Amino acid sequence: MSGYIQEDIAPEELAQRSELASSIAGSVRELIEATVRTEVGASDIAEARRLIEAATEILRKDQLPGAYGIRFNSDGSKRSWGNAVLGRRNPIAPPVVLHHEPDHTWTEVELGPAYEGPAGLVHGGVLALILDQLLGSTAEFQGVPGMTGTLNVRYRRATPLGQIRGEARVDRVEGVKTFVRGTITSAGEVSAEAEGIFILPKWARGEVSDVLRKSVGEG
Ligand SMILES: CCCCC/C=C\C/C=C\C/C=C\C/C=C\CCCC(=O)SCCNC(=O)CCNC(=O)[C@H](O)C(C)(C)COP(=O)(O)OP(=O)(O)OC[C@H]1O[C@@H](n2cnc3c(N)ncnc32)[C@H](O)[C@@H]1OP(=O)(O)O
Repeated sequence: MSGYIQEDIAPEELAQRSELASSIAGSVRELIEATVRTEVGASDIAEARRLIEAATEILRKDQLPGAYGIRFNSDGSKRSWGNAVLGRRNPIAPPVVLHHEPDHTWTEVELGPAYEGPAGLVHGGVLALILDQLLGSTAEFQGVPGMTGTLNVRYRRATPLGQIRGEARVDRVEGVKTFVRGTITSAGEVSAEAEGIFILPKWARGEVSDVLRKSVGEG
């Protein structure tokens, strides 16, 4: 399946590229938040647009032909830098950093004004997005990796913008299917619960080497 790329990068070079990716994405993330909250007038908007367009032109000088894909070093470490939830190069991503414990996976992340749905509250689709990745990565690290087949989310109470905690664990593995459960907690209370079924697709069965299955970390 295209998009899964073997690309060996030496550790020092990788650390440098990783730092560059996080730094530019962080700046753009700040720009997004500033855009949501700005109250400046037409002339400041025009000036800001001019500078943003100039920055875009610099970044366009050297571009990948398409999406980033998922890249592996031969030691099994993995880079999902374009990922909409985790991607260190992606300013749309909060970004979520996952911590894989032996029996569960967790994350704590700050969701600011760019993730608003109802006034002052996190958009339900954003919570579903985070739960999809959290549960999917839990399946990948503690069960069998797979595409999301089914994701059910129950929103129990509103989730205010700000710090949230996500936690997930594998419920069971049945052949190519991994059943995972997870929660979003906000201010000490569970605000959303999810159950997901992650399925190793036909195209990946028998082809996925152990090193890819158990690849370490987002990179
Ligand atoms: C170098 C290669 C590395 C490959 C790694 C492998 C997987 C790659 C994927 C991701 C891994 C990594 C981590 C990230 C994880 C999550 C983050 C984000 C996830 C997403 O953002 S992902 C995008 C949204 N997602 C889709 O875009 C899926 C579109 N869809 C399909 O790609 C197929 O539809 C698929 C694969 C779902 C099934 O297709 P299939 O042909 O492989 O499966 P098949 O028919 O053989 O069924 C086998 C058993 O699953 C049951 N079953 C079938 N479909 C079901 C469903 N929907 N719900 C519940 N159960 C289902 C059957 O009933 C049978 O059950 P039983 O065996 O008990 O009879």
